[in-house]
Amino acid sequence: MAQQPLTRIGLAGLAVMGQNLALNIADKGFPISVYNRTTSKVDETVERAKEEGNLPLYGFHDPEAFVKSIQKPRVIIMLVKAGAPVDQTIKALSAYLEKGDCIIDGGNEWYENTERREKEVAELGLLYLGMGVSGGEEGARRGPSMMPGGSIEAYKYIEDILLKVAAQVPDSGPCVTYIGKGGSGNFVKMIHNGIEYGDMQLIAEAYDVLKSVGKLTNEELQSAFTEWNKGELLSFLIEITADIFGIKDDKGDGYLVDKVLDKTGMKGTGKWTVQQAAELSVAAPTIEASLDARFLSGLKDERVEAAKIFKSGGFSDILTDQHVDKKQLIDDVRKALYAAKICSYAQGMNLIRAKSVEKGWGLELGELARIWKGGCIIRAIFLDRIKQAYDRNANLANLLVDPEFAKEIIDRQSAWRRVKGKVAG
Ligand SMILES: NC(=O)C1=CN([C@@H]2O[C@H](COP(=O)(O)OP(=O)(O)OC[C@H]3O[C@@H](n4cnc5c(N)ncnc54)[C@H](OP(=O)(O)O)[C@@H]3O)[C@@H](O)[C@H]2O)C=CC1
Ligand SMILES: O=C(CO)[C@H](O)[C@H](O)COP(=O)(O)O
Repeated sequence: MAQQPLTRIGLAGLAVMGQNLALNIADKGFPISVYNRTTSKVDETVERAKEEGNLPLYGFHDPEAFVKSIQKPRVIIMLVKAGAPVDQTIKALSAYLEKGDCIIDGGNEWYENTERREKEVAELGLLYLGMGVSGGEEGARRGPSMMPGGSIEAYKYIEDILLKVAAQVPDSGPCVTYIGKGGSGNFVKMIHNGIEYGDMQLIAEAYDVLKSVGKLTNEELQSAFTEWNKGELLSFLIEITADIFGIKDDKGDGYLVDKVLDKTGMKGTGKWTVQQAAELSVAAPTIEASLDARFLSGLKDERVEAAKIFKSGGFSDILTDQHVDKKQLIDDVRKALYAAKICSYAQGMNLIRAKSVEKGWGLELGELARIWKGGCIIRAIFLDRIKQAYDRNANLANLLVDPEFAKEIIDRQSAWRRVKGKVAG
C-alpha cells in the first residue's frame, strides 16, 4: 500500500453498522482508517468507498498497521458484536495504542461492561467512551442518532466529527450530545431500544385491532397509517408500516405482509431494559408486555397446537360478528395508539431518571428527546412535545403529569375505552 498521510480516526468492525458509519465519516470529509477481523470486509468497504465517490477511506488487514495509520491522540470506534468480541478487539488494538489514545464502543453494550473497560484501559493510559448508535444501516450511512457517554476528554477529541456525522434536524440541530459519565451512553441507548420494542408492539396491536375487528384490507390499512403519519403519530415506524402494506409478494399472489411469519426474536437490549425496571423498582408495563409478546411470538409451533386444542373445544372466533363503523374505529385506534405511546415513553423516561439519580449521572431528559428526533429508529414528531415538557419543567416527575400530556390523555380516554370494548368483544 502506498504511503499516505495519517488519518483523523479509525473504525474497527465492518459489518452493517461499522461499514456504513465509516463511509459516512469519510463522506463528511474526515480521512478514516478501517479494520476488520475478517479481511474480506475491509476490501469490500474500500471498494464501496471508491464507488460512492472516492471517499478518503483506507483499509488495513493488520491491527498494528491500522493503529499506526491514525494521527495522535488516536481515536478508534469499534462496531463489533457486544460482549467478548469487544474485549478481544480492545486487546488486539491496545497492544499498539499509546497513552492519551481513545477507544469508543459504538455497539449495543451492557453499560456495566463499559464501566469495567473504562477502568481497565485507564490503567494503560487510554480513554474510553460507550456510544449507543441508532438508525440501522441507513442511519449509520446518512446520519444516525448517537449517545456517547464516558470520558468527556475523549468526547471533545471527536466532537467535530460526531456533530457532522449525526442526523441533522432543521429546528433542533445534530442528533448527538455528550450524555454523561461512565456507562450512561449505553444505558440511554438500551432504554431507547426498550422504547423501540414498546412502539413496535403498540403498532402491531393497532394493526391487529384494525385487521381482526375492523376487517380492514391492506389498501385500507395503508391509507389509515399514511393518514396517521401526517399528524401527531408522524414517525419513522408508522411510515415504514404504511409502506409495507403496499408491497406485493414478488414470489406469489397477494401482499407480502400476509406471508410474513408472525415470529420474532431479539438481541437483548429490550430484556435488559425490563431487568433494569425490576432492579430500579420502576413500573414499565408497556415495555414489559412488548418483551413478553416477543417471547410468545417465538413459540409459533406451540401457538398453532394451542389454537387447534381451543378450537376443537368450542372456542370460536369471537370477533367475527361485531358491527364496526370503520371510520370511527380507525380514528379511535389512532387516539388509543397515541395515548399508549405517551405512557410507554413516560416509562422509558422514568427508567432513565431513576438510573441517573442512582448513579449521579445528571442526565438531561429533554436533551435526550432532542437527539432522538432524527436518525434513530424511534424518531418522531412526538419527541418535540417531550422536549417541550422537560423545557417547561426539567424535574417533571412523570411525563403523564405534564399539563399538556395530561390533557392529551384525558382527551383520548373515551376513544381508548371504546377500542378496549371492541377488542373485548
Ligand atoms: N445492525 C443494526 O441495525 C444495529 C446494530 N447495533 C449494534 O452495533 C454493533 C454492530 O452491529 P452490526 O454491524 O449489526 O454487527 P454484528 O453485531 O453482526 O457484529 C459483526 C461484527 O463483529 C465482529 N466480530 C464478531 N466477533 C468478533 C470477535 N470475536 N473478534 C473481533 N471481531 C468480532 C465481526 O467481525 P468478523 O467479520 O470478523 O466476523 C463483525 O465485524 C452491535 O453491538 C449491534 O448490537 C446498533 C444499532 C443498530
Ligand atoms: O439497536 C437497534 C436500533 O436502535 C437495532 O434495531 C437492534 O438491532 C435491535 O435489535 P432487537 O430488536 O433484535 O433487540
